[in-house]
Amino acid sequence: MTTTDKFAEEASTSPNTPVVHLEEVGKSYGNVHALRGVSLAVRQGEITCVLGDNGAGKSTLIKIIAGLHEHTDGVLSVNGEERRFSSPRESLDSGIATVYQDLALAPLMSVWRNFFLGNEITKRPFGRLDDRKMKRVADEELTKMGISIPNLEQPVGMLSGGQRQCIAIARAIYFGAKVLILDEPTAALGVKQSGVVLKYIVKARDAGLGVVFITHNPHHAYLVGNHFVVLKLGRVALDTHRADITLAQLTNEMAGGSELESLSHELRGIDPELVVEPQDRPGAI
Ligand SMILES: Nc1ncnc2c1ncn2[C@@H]1O[C@H](COP(=O)(O)OP(=O)(O)OP(=O)(O)O)[C@@H](O)[C@H]1O
Repeated sequence: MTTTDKFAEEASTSPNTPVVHLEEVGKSYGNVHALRGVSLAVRQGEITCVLGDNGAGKSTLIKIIAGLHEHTDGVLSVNGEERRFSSPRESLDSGIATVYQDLALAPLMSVWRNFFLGNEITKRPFGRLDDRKMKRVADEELTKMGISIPNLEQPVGMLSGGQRQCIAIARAIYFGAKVLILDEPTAALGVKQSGVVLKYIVKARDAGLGVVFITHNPHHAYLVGNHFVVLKLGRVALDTHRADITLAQLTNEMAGGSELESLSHELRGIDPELVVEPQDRPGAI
């Protein structure tokens, strides 16, 4: 049984146990409360979309799960066990792979070297790098995921942003991640490239991983997400599942529907021309 099969089986046998669980987690940077009382359950075989405006606390949340920052309050558990990561290595060793927007890929190195970066295959007895095997496996794995890169000797820096994201996702799946955290993977991409990346996000979910998809974009989130969490000023403003929310409601939530409502009220008193009508709001149909 492959690692992926094993995790897929675990996900199907214990669908209700979150693989990563935050309970009332908080993080303060001195006097700045970046996160307060954040609870979040990430389950295998699900895409959890974390949405929020600038400064909402998305990066802080990722950094805690990825082992870059320690939380100052609450409990973080992985597979039911309380954890406090003091390095990214500890998070990775717990099966959590994080793909940052600016990517943990080395732009001047070839595609296949990047695929194995930090996990190189060596030959016995002298521990020399087994370039031939790494090239072959990288080729097989990328092909298996339907990622077409004609020349694996090409430096990664010459690929498109979408291709780079796909390589990073394929690598996380191959090395047996249980949880994949994607930091705004579609933010810098056009529509077509975003579509390709969203397809691989779904593949990661279907391989049994728990995916955390950080995004500003409710349309991208709604295309693939099973679970939606909206952060506002460091707190959870919404935590819901797909069956309980429409795209229009999610978009409205992101655009600050209730804030717009009260602003509209205030403006009505000042100048009727400035009122935000429901049909003008983002997400209105
Ligand atoms: N190292 C830090 N020191 C002090 N304050 C910080 C630090 N990192 C983040 N903050 C503050 O914490 C809050 C949340 O920031 P965070 O970067 O987590 O938000 P974000 O949702 O990722 O925003 P963006 O989409 O702009 O990246 C902000 O008020 C920010 O200024």
